Amino acid sequence: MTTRSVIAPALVVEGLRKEFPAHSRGGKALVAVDDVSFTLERGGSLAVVGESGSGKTTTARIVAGLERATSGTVTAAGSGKGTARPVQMVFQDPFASLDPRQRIGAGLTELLRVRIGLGRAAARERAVGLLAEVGLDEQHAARLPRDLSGGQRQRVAIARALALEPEILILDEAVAALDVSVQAQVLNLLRDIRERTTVAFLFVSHDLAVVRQVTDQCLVMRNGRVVEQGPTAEVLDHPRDPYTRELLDAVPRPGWQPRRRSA
Ligand SMILES: Nc1ncnc2c1ncn2[C@@H]1O[C@H](COP(=O)(O)OP(=O)(O)OP(=O)(O)O)[C@@H](O)[C@H]1O
Repeated sequence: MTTRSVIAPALVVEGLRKEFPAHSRGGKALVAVDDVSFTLERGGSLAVVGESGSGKTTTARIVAGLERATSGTVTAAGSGKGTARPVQMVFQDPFASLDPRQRIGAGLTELLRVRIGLGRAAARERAVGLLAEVGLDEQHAARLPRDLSGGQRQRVAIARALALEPEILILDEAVAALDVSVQAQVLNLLRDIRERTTVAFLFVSHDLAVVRQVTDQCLVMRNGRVVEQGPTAEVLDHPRDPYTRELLDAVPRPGWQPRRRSA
């Protein structure tokens, strides 16, 4: 007889819908997310792909609790450590989320004290450990955000997210602004984190080459709806939906840079 342990998924999203009313859009209402459902396993990695405006970021923001759904449910495992939520998000531009006047190490220590409730010495020690986990040392800890490179800042953003011990890490175009070689280093770091921890990734990206490297499940969105979902290799190698085929055809080469967000 085999005993099977049933582990609850990290995240279950059911029937998610988000309407933006006419007044928020200069006159024309929009259903940005329409009946989106998916499951993210513990330690899993799910890509959300689709062209600009397909509803990826809105879906991610709802999961992160930054936006309220019009209807549908989001069920995330765990309750989060201290005052932190179990879902943390890393954005394309980490600069915006860092205090420009605070040194990296001090900022991380403060985060651990305020949000996790660690004492001063324990928070300092944990901050050094977290920075080491993302490949940064005490010299980086002593710098201000502006004195780090884009890749280093993104490592800091990942360390800050991990500090809050999330069940789910949402990465929204998190490597899109980085040069290809730096992007590869950050992708390696993400792979290490997946091997070391049970944190699950929700990976929002235009870049299908990147998606292939870091995710095992893939969900394709168009006009707010899911047109296809399944194992990443299957979706990318044998797309069933014509839209997915179009998306794949639209990628000229690995490392292709998506159109930057203007807003
Ligand atoms: N706060 C908002 N108010 C009104 N409309 C919004 C708001 N946020 C997003 N939208 C609209 O919802 C639609 C989906 O946007 P969303 O950012 O989720 O798409 P996306 O797939 O992430 O695109 P991109 O890759 O360009 O970020 C777009 O038409 C966008 O203009």
